[in-house]
Amino acid sequence: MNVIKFGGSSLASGEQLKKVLKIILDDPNRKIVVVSAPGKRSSKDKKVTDLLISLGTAALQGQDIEEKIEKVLSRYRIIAEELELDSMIIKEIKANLLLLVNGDKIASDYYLDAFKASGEDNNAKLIAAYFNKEGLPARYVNPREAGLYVTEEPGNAQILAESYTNLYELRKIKEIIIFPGFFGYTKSGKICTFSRGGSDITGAILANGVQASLYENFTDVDAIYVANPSVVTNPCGIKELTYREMRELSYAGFSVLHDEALYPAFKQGIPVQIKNTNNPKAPGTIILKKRQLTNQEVVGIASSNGFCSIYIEKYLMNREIGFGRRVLEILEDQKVSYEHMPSGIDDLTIILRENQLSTEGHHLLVSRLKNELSADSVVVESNLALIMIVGEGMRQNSGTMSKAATALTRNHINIEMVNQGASEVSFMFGISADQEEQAIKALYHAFFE
Ligand SMILES: Nc1ncnc2c1ncn2[C@@H]1O[C@H](COP(=O)(O)OP(=O)(O)O)[C@@H](O)[C@H]1O
Ligand SMILES: N[C@@H](CC(=O)OP(=O)(O)O)C(=O)O
Repeated sequence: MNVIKFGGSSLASGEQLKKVLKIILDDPNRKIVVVSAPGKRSSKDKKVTDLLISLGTAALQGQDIEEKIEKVLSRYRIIAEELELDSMIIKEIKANLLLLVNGDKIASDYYLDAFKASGEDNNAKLIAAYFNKEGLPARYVNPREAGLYVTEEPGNAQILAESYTNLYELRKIKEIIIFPGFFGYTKSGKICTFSRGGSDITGAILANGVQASLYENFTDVDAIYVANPSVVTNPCGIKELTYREMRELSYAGFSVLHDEALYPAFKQGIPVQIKNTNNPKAPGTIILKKRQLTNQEVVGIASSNGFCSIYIEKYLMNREIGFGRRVLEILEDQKVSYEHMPSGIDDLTIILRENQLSTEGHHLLVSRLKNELSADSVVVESNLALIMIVGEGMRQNSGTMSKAATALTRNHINIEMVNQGASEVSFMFGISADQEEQAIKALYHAFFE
C-alpha cells in the first residue's frame, strides 16, 4: 500500500486534477491520497492558504470580508467548473467559510488555524467528489475521524504518538482515501496546523501509521536537484539520497520536502519518492536508509538566509564551569531557540533565526548575555546566510572542505563562520546574505561542473 501526497502546484486547476486522477489509476497500490490546498497556477498567482490567511486576519480585525471570501471561493469554483462538478460543492465551501468567520475570535491563533486548515479540508472534499463522479470510489476522511491528534501549538503543531495506532485502522477502508494534509486536532477538539508546507508531514505520518511500503510525494519538478533550480540553471537531478542527507538539505533550504516530513517515514524505514505530477514517467528521487555510494563526495548544496550570529567573548571561558549552561538558560528564558553554537577557547557564537526577535527582544538578549555572563564583549551580526554542503561520501574523501572554501575565496566571498559536526555528513559556512546566490553558483561549479 502506498501513501501518495500531492502538493498545491499539483492541485491548482482542473487540468492538474485530471493528471492526479490518471496517476492514481495507473497504480492500484496508491490507496491513500493526501492533498494540499490549491497552490499557485503561475509564479504571480497566490496560494489558497495565503488567501485564507488574509481572509481570517481581516475577519479577526472586523474588516469587510466579502471580496476576500469571493477570492477563495473563485479558486474552487474555477476548478469545479473545469471538472463539471455539481455546483453544490461550492455552496458547501461557502457555508463552511461563513461558519469559520463566526467562530470564536478570542483565541486568535486557533481562529486563524481553522481558516488555514479549511484550504486542504475543502479541497479533499472536492477531490473525493471528482473521483466518485469519474467512477473511482473515493472517501474523504477527516483527521478527527482518523484520530490524527496533535499538540496545542497553532501553526507549529507536533504529532501525538498515539495517532499512529489510530491511523493503522485506515487500512480497513476499501475506497481510495482522500485525506486533507496540513492539520490535525488537539485532544480538546481544536484544529491545529503544522508549520507552512506541512502537508508533506501529514503524508509521512500516514505512511508511518498505515505501515505503507512507499510514500510518494508528487510535486512540480522531475527530481530533487543538487542545488535550488531557481538559483542554478538546469542543475543535475539526484537519483538517491539517504534520510540523513535529505534531512540536512531540507533543513538548510531545499523546500521541495518539509524538513519535518522525514522522521515519521524514517522511523518505519519507509522509502520516500519525489515525483513530478506533470511528468510522472520521470524516475524522480528516492530517499532511503542507505544508498550506493559513488565517488561523488557531495550530493547537494542548500542555503537559506534570515540568520544572525551573536559572538560572545570572555577570557578563560574554557575554565568556567557552567558557562554554556548559563548561555542556554538565558536563551530559554527569552524563549529563543538557537540553530548552531560553534565555539573556541575564549569565545562562542550562537546562530539564531532573526525573525524570532523584535528589536527590543534583541537588545534585551544581548544586554543579558553581556551582564549576566560578565562577558568581555558580545557582538551581533545580522543578515547572514547559511550554506550547507551535504554528502555521505565526504567521510571517505579528504579535501572536501578545502575545495569548497577555495571556491568561495576565488569568488571573493568572505567566510564568517564554519561548522562541521562529527557525523561528517555535512558542513556549513556562514556568509553575508548578499552573496548567497553567488556562493551557491560557485560551489555548484566546483562540485558538479
Ligand atoms: N534542490 C531542489 N530540487 C528541487 N526543487 C527545489 C529545490 N530547492 C527548492 N526547490 C523548489 O521546490 C519546489 C517544489 O516544492 P513546493 O513548492 O513546496 O511544491 P508543492 O506545491 O508540490 O508542495 C520546486 O518548484 C522548486 O522551485
Ligand atoms: N497549503 C499549506 C500546506 C502545504 O503543504 O502546501 P504545499 O503542499 O502547497 O506546499 C501551505 O501552503 O503551507
